[in-house]
Amino acid sequence: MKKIKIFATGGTIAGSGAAGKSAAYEAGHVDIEKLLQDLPDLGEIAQVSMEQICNKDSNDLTLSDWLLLAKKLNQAALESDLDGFVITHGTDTLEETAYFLNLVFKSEKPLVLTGAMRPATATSADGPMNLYQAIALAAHPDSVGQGVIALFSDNIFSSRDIRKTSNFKIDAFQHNDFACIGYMRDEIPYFYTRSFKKHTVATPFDVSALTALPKVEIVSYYVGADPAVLDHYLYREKVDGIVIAGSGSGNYAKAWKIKLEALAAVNIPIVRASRVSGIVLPAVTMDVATTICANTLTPQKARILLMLALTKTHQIDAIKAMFQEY
Ligand SMILES: NC(=O)C[C@H](N)C(=O)O
Repeated sequence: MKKIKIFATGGTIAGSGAAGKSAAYEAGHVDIEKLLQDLPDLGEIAQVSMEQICNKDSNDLTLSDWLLLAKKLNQAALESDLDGFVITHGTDTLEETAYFLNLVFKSEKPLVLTGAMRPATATSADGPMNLYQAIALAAHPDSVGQGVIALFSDNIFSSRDIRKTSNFKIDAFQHNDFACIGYMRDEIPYFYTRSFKKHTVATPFDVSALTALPKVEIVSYYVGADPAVLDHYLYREKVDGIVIAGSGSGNYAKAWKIKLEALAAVNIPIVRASRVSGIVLPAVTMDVATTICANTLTPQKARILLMLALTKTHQIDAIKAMFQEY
């Protein structure tokens, strides 16, 4: 029988609130041992062990939590009697943790994130089915080598492309573009597609000696947005990089481009991402010497790749190449 280890971090799947209610609750209250008691019998699917890493709303996770989790996972993946891993996680930032791990988890063993939109105490809580399916998915041979994946509401998602799009529906993650790569019916996964983008063992990123990550912040562009925010981050906060959540194709006003041209001498990478879905490509009307296109990454995922890229290089062209690869 496959041996699966669960790392629990909290979220609504571990939420507790007024009996039966879905909206009024606090995330990160119920421990993983109790959550497992609510599952149907796992039978021959897997033998499960568990570790409670923390128990919090996923908005309270920190970059130190990520480094700790990644190191523990990389260590556990070396154990020959563990076949796969599940992380229980809040949905608000699940896509960020999933993509971070997709770039730094050094194993082909399955790693599946899951969570819930209704707390454990709700009527028709969605957590137990998601957790049951996530364990079955982590134990399935088809999940080997898929990179980090997520399971939610019968859908299997690529961690690079998963995006939360509803803040109350139990089917809370976007299905179109490249996000959904398969379905599950009960404990059986059906994969249909996979990403060409490199992940896990095929990336150069190594967290084993890291105690902190480079400081990269996201700034939003909107009509009338003051480009002085860029000075603030570069000169006051002394960031190592910035992601601009631009409009449309990673766009902003001419005043922003003029400001970026003036700041280019500082040689800090600036990623042009977009607040809408699609692809951000080079554009003479927007780019300056230090800008890098986010490709199809959301601003929050572009930030993760930029942080990791900066652990390897500060050369703009080398970072540009990474945004094509991962
Ligand atoms: N559905 C959820 O899990 C939301 C919760 N705020 C969290 O991210 O922890």
